[in-house]
Amino acid sequence: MEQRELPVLLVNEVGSVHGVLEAHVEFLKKHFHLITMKEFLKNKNHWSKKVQAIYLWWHKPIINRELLESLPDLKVIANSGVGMDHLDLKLISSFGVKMANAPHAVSSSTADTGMALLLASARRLVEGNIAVSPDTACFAADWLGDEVSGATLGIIGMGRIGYKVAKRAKAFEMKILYHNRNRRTEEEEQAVGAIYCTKIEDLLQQSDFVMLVVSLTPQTHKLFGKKELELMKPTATLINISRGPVVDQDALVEALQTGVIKAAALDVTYPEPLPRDHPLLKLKNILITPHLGIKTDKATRMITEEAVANILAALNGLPMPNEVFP
Ligand SMILES: O=C(O)C(=O)CO
Repeated sequence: MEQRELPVLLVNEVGSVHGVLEAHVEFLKKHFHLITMKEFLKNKNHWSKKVQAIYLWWHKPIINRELLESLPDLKVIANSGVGMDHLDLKLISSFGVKMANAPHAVSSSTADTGMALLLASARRLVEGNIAVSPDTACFAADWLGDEVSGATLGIIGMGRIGYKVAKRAKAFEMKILYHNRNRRTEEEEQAVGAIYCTKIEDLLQQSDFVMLVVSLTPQTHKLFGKKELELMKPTATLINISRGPVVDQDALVEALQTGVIKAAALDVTYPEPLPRDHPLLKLKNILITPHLGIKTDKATRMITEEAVANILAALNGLPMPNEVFP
């Protein structure tokens, strides 16, 4: 039987911090001849005219002009998540290379992470877990937290993930406010009981929990600073599941130190991870997780499946399910 020549897919590594998961390799190899960056660099002359696609597993390899110039047959780059802020889309596109992200795969798990941070922070789960011992005064007033049911959640960014957060918050009997560039339809709003705030200020003044779910763009860089924090209730908690640089971290440190807001729960920071001596790590009224957003077995598998579908479409000249334009 004639051997079908598979298109060459470049990935950074396999099975390490910056590598595609070992569990996905077999699936990828059904569709591609997989090579790692190390193999590519070892035999650059051989591979450079063969690589047709790159699968970026959490920001690696770094896509810069030098790499793009060395890959004349590159047709498509598939990103493992939804956020494309680590890529120079204009540069990539100027090389005639298409790009795709994985918006469907990530939305439920990221929304779950947002809700988990909200609940854990409101009910002090992490503090409780660290403190528990045979001597813990289980009924002490020290353990009072915030009631989630009946509280107001303000969602900033009502895309796919924001909307899924709203669905979850509705099930927790929360009142939901949202602010977004585009208003959702009346049916969509009613389905989750979300009320649109034209002005971000109105949302901030009324919310007990404010969750950031916007993508990082030049418009949202440091969207949340001193002014926004001061508009929040002193009893409110800020939750960030978007990108670290959406928040002015210096302003956040000050707001948490001086009681401008009650607490924060962050799945994203800048840089990631924070250096050991970072002031955010010294605060008691903060919960920080290491960008857990999508990290479930199911979501990561779906991300790889979405990437493969996008790459194959691009290589076959078909419309890509999730093409991203500069
Ligand atoms: O999909 C992304 O870009 C994420 O960061 C999810 O956490």
